[in-house]
Amino acid sequence: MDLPRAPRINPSILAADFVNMQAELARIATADFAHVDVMDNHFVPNLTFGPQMVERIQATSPIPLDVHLMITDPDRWAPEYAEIGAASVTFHLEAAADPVSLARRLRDIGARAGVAIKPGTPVEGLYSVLEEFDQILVMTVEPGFGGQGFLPETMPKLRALADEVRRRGSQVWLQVDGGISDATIEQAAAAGADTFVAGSAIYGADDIEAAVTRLRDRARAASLEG
Ligand SMILES: O=C(CO)[C@H](O)[C@H](O)COP(=O)(O)O
Ligand SMILES: [Fe+2]
Repeated sequence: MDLPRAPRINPSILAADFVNMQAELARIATADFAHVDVMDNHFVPNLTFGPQMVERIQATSPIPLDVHLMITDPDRWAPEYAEIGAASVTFHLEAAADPVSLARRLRDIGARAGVAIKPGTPVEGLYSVLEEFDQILVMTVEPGFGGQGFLPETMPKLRALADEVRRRGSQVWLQVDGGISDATIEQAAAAGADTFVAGSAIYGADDIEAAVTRLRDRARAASLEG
């Protein structure tokens, strides 16, 4: 698969109409990945969908899937999403028993392996294992719900991670998720993010294609300045 170049815009279908999913996926065809939030009502206090639904989303999506697992025991469940054919599978560091082994299993199956950290989780522990991952997701809200406000206090952590990635010459993608909009994407891009999840800012727009293009343009301009 040819991978999309940065800056990547991944609409979160958490903000889509769940009973019109096929049409909602068609509306984001010009974006880079469809971001799929899997929540188990245990790791986070909200519930979305599981592997059966993700398999149907995968079958109908015009663009590859970026699965964000907000679940307990990803060591047990994450490989199933890679088996379905998701291009990228991201699990939470806080929930994983053995993050490096799990990332290796995901890659062996053929998915990109991602690890996510909540706003309060330090990132330094990942520095020595950057090469084990294809994507690091720095959450910019507390995971669980769409439509929350962006937390600017996560930016120093992202900036430090981006510096470390550059220093090590790593190719890992740096993703942000939560509260990303026209008003916040520039800060995140300037701090070093190259992959941007946006739910309400995209599905809440009158013209989705224009919203995707605008977010991408803003991120590109800000990353050059950052
Ligand atoms: O992982 C998530 C929440 O846990 C979602 O991907 C995120 O919240 C996207 O929604 P919005 O852009 O509306 O904040
Ligand atoms: Fe997400």
